[in-house]
Amino acid sequence: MKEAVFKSFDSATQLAEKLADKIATLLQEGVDNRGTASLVVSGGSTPIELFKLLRIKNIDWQNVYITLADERWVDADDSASNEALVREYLLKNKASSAKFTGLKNMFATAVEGAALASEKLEHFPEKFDVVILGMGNDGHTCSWFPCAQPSELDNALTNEKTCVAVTPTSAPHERITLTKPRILSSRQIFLHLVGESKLEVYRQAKESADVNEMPIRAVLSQSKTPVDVYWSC
Ligand SMILES: O=C1O[C@H](COP(=O)(O)O)[C@@H](O)[C@H](O)[C@H]1O
Repeated sequence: MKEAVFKSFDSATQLAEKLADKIATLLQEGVDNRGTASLVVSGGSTPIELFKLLRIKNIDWQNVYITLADERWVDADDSASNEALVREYLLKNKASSAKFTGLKNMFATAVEGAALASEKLEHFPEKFDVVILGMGNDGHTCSWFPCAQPSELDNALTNEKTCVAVTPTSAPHERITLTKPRILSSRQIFLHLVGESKLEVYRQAKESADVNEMPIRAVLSQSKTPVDVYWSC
């Protein structure tokens, strides 16, 4: 199995600068080589500084498609919405011309809305150019929660569809998430981690392959797609 590459930085700012440079290069290469590029981003607090740096990069943003790794089933103006976060911090400045597709739709529940969410991402290429993942202290990534019903977690990790619903029992809101097969269908995954507690969780994740205990292992224990871990204290 090909190991994830681990890169350590002196500060979150230095990490964000290097990661923004790398992502900008990969996206522009995608546009140059294939006409369009695609980017999948995560929510949470970690990517805000990265988004602010990425949005001012010289990329042909009008040819870049962006979507989310996961979303809470809340309206797009809700403070818990990952779409709201992306609109506030990424889709500004030069990146305002990027083509964004959110995951939340008009259905009342994520279970009902999952098929339409998948359909709305059909125009994305088979392989994403860049996927940026975060990780919770429980070892979740995307909305692959260890506290979800085993059948729901299994569905998120095995279903060949693009999007499925997950209801975490120890985190608020029903979720919609990209599945593991769809996430791994990408050219490059970055796992963006800041803080000592995330490093400790990452170390635990490397110790075993039990994905039900720590779903981030589904990304770390595979050799299909390259994974670079960017960490800073
Ligand atoms: O619930 C979520 O949390 C993770 C990690 O968030 P952070 O605040 O620790 O950065 C995030 O990757 C995921 O997209 C989000 O839905």
